[in-house]
Amino acid sequence: MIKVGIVGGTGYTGVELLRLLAAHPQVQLTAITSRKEDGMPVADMFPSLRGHVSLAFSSPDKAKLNECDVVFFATPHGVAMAQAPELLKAGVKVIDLAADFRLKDVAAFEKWYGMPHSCPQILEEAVYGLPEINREAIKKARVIGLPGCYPTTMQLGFAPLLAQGKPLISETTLIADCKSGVSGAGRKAEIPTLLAEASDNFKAYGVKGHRHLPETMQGLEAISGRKVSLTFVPHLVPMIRGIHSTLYARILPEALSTDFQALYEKYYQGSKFVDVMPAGSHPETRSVRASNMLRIAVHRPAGEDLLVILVVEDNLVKGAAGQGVQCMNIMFGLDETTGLMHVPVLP
Ligand SMILES: NC(=O)C1=CN([C@@H]2O[C@H](COP(=O)(O)OP(=O)(O)OC[C@H]3O[C@@H](n4cnc5c(N)ncnc54)[C@H](OP(=O)(O)O)[C@@H]3O)[C@@H](O)[C@H]2O)C=CC1
Ligand SMILES: CC(=O)N[C@@H](CCC(=O)OP(=O)(O)O)C(=O)O
Repeated sequence: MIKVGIVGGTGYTGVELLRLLAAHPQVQLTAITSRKEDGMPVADMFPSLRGHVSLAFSSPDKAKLNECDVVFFATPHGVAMAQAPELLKAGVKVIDLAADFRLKDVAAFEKWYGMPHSCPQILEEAVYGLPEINREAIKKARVIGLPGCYPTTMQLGFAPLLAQGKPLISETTLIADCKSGVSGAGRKAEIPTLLAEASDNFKAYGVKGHRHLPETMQGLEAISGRKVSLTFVPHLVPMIRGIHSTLYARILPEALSTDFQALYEKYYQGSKFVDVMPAGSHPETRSVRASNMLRIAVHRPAGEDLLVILVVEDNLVKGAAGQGVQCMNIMFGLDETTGLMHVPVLP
């Protein structure tokens, strides 16, 4: 059994990790932290876990994280990098759901996250946890920086177009128009996610610059090996879970005869958690709710030179906790799908 610790068990991604890992056949939940709820049984805070999780929260200083095989950090940015050196020294693998190990350029990290990076050597060895792109490197990793929720949809949505030897699309005019439910902002109390602010409302934010832009550009350039430029506009929609990203790419004249549907189907042939839907589909966020599946539909309106790629995921699962469990499975030599084959919840 894999002994698992979770730092930050009271947040939305933390409790999602608990839900997934409580049912994982190869996992023994060993330590779950909360600074505020030290001693409280997990099931008292989350009755949905009664009968599934018998542990209590403990404060991070008391939790026996060094005795785990792997520790997930479902915490704000900056927490994992402070504790990773000691855990790695004790032979514990680290999977960070925050951004401490995503951006390879330390200066870029410091600019976008407004804090110094305390362990650049660990950042250098960390592997970006996007299995469909980085599966081989994840197998050998000690430290994983999991992608942000929006970057997962943008990278998996554009990847088949960019992974070809020669450009098929204009790679410097990519556009991503993305919408997220409010759980993307976390469980902490904040005015923009109050019911009276977020419901019956719809707005863009972060147009001037969002921290997921440099992360996505880094990923897309690694896939293509060429310079990529992207306009990314996130929006907050009045729903709880889910991201819907609409991606736009202009087809180059020499690639107009490409069968893009076939290209996507081939690229994701072996990927159990990416579903390329039949041509003409309109994926819905509720078709992936509470599951690790990401669905893609490829459109070419009126057969012209514009590609429109629709991508949906559950931000808390494929966008965070589920992707983390997928990486853990790969790191520990398990089948990638172990404990993750949930049927999405309707309605
Ligand atoms: N929500 C989403 O859709 C996604 C979130 N992420 C990232 O995952 C991380 C967690 O997000 P989310 O679950 O939404 O956040 P929440 O705000 O819901 O939860 C944060 C958790 O971290 C704990 N925590 C806060 N500060 C510290 C600290 N200094 N040391 C130890 N524990 C701390 C909190 O518990 P307590 O205060 O009791 O200790 C709480 O359990 C964030 O970095 C987020 O950016 C990534 C992808 C998607
Ligand atoms: C709706 C909403 O507020 N979403 C968050 C992104 C959540 C996420 O994945 O972000 P991290 O990079 O922090 O891990 C935002 O735009 O800041």
